Amino acid sequence: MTQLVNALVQELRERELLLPIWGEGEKVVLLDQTRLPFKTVYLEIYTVVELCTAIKDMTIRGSGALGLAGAWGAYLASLKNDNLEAFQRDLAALKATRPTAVNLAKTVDEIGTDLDPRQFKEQVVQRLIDIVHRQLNFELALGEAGAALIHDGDTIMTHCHSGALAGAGYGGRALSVIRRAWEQGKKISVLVNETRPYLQGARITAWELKRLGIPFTLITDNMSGFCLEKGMVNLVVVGSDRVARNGDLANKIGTYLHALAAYDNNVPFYTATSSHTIDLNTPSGDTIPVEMRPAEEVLTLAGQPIAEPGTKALYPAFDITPHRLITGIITEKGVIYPPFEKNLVEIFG
Ligand SMILES: CSC[C@H]1O[C@H](OP(=O)(O)O)[C@H](O)[C@@H]1O
Repeated sequence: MTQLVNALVQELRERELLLPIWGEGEKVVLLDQTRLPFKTVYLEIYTVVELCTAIKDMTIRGSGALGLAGAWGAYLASLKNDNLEAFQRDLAALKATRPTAVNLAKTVDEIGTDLDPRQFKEQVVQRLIDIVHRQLNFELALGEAGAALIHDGDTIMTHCHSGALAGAGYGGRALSVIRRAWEQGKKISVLVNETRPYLQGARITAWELKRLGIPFTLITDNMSGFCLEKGMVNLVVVGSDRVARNGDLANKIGTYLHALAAYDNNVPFYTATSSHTIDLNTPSGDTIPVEMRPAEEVLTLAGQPIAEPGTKALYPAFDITPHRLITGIITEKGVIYPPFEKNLVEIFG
């Protein structure tokens, strides 16, 4: 089994991808996203318990990468467990780590359902290989679909980090669109929201765009309204953690505010997603669980306190953008326009 996994990773390496996670023999390796952009640190993960901790600590994060973490976690679990019940317990632990992005749960369910107790190890590896290929193909296809929305000279606003390290290694969701437009020769630039408190934008989106040679400017999250009002933005493209049946979007905290300002200034607002993040079983955004993270992550910046000792803080890690504020949903099957529920069910149902 490990030979098949090593062959998969070798193939990925030859495609010059920026991988957030991969298997190596009997272990899984993560690029530690909490250390970027100043240090490139790789973590070796040998157990599902260690992987669950890494997911909870956001050492690996980003809905697409979380989906792959579920798949690689299932691989680890299949190495460590010889019976299906113990294997399923490990999968349940993975699924419980972060609730908002639907990808982790979907992948765990996909890999862990209808397994044959006598050959589940082989089945897991084959499903892992299929999922990695599928997620990568999604990024290439949604990138192509979304790039058609971008014109020469455009400035695109992003939020959080929705790039290769949040996905399968090409460009995740939003950066797959931007990377493809750049590859097509369009002279674009990106306005990057820093995305407090984890700073996905300042630390990871900026790092990825620099590697791609794409011009960008960093702003703090509270500057987006100014930029949108002053006509500095041609379109907004954000990632996605879950798209509900009616088109409501769960994405990084702050997305809703950018969508309101874009709507108020008639700037098109798109989310880049894939069928793996569209959840037709969730009727609307108000039924999507929003992860509440430790207040400590708001009260510190790079480990240094930034508030009066004893200050209380609140950290909803996501918000819900109502579909009425969304111009279109970029997917591997093209750009979906309103009426979202009708079109999402028709195309992905
Ligand atoms: C490929 S879209 C990634 C998506 O996930 C991020 O959340 P987190 O960093 O907390 O995992 C953010 O919502 C991005 O849009």
